[in-house]
Amino acid sequence: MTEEKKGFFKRIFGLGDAAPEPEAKPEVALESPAAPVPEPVVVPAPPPVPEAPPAPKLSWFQRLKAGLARSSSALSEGIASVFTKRKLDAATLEEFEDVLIQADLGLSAAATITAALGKGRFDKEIGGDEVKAILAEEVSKILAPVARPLVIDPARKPHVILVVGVNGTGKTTTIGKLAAKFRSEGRSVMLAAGDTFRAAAVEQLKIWGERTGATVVARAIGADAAGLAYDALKEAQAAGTDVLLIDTAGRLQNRAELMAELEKIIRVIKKHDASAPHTVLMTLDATTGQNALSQVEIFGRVAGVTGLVMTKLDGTARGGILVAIATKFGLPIHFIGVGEGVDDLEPFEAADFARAIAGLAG
Ligand SMILES: Nc1nc2c(ncn2[C@@H]2O[C@H](COP(=O)(O)OP(=O)(O)OP(=O)(O)O)[C@@H](O)[C@H]2O)c(=O)[nH]1
Repeated sequence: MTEEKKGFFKRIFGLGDAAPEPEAKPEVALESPAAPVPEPVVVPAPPPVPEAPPAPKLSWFQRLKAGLARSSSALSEGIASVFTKRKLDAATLEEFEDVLIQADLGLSAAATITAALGKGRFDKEIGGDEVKAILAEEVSKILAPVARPLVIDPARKPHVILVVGVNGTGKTTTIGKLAAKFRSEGRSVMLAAGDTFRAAAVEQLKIWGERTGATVVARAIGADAAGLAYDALKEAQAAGTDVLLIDTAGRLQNRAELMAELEKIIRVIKKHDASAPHTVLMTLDATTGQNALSQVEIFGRVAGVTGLVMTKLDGTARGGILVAIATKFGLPIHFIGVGEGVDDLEPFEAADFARAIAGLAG
């Protein structure tokens, strides 16, 4: 955990391991010697070296803002180039709308935000800061209805969370981070290594299990994923586990046979508990931009996605896609990820996200 945390801070600050500070040399007190000796060189004492400040502990908002820096600076630059001390007119609004579309917010949200900006401000001078404040307010309004927490039903033993998504979108990592969260809330957790194709994914899950104190159910590589999910559910029920998180292999939404396998996993789980899975969580990689829309559409249809986690919002200029997804699907966005560390996943907050992407202070 500390290892990863360190990695996160290193990335944010570009810090290496602290180099040892050079020792301050004491000032030399000289006395005139009897015999002539070469004039000694007086080395002035270097100024005292200030103690290295402790690594600042960033708040979640600061980390979110740092993570979204590329997205927000793309927007800020666009806004600065459009609002150059001129009066608001139709042409300015059109250019502003284009900036929003370029930033992946989607046509519908771009139109809504532009209309809100134009309202009552026509022919008036408007500066970049005011535009950013309005942008944040409008994005927050769009996102508020989808910023919904993932609620674990304590009556379910287990509450089954099936995690789905395209390859590499962060399913296994998100499962690990969630396991840590649930464990810290005092819940018992079981992880099912349903990505039976990739040995590395199973290993990764086992490591998360060890780290978080969650039981891991795994089978040999190539084993039937639906069978594994069924067995894990039975084990979790027998043990009275609070939360069962089921990993699945990544699959592209246009691979019909793989999507059919996902349907089978759900069918088999339902045979054992008709109410399960209680949550179908889909991970979306923010760096993929517009393709995320088709992913949500198809996974939503096939797997009955109930909520989203958007990962990798750090290091992408395409964070605006979250707004487009919220507008188009209205699915709850439970968490967002801004790094690989265990602490880099937080419940999604509309106002924070809106202010961070608009480049405003917290
Ligand atoms: N920067 C960053 N990296 C992340 C984030 N979430 C996950 N990752 C990284 O993304 C990579 C893929 O994550 P996995 O969890 O293996 O993805 P997966 O969906 O399980 O992958 P498959 O099993 O191949 O489908 C890993 O290197 C993770 O560390 C995030 O929020 N930010």
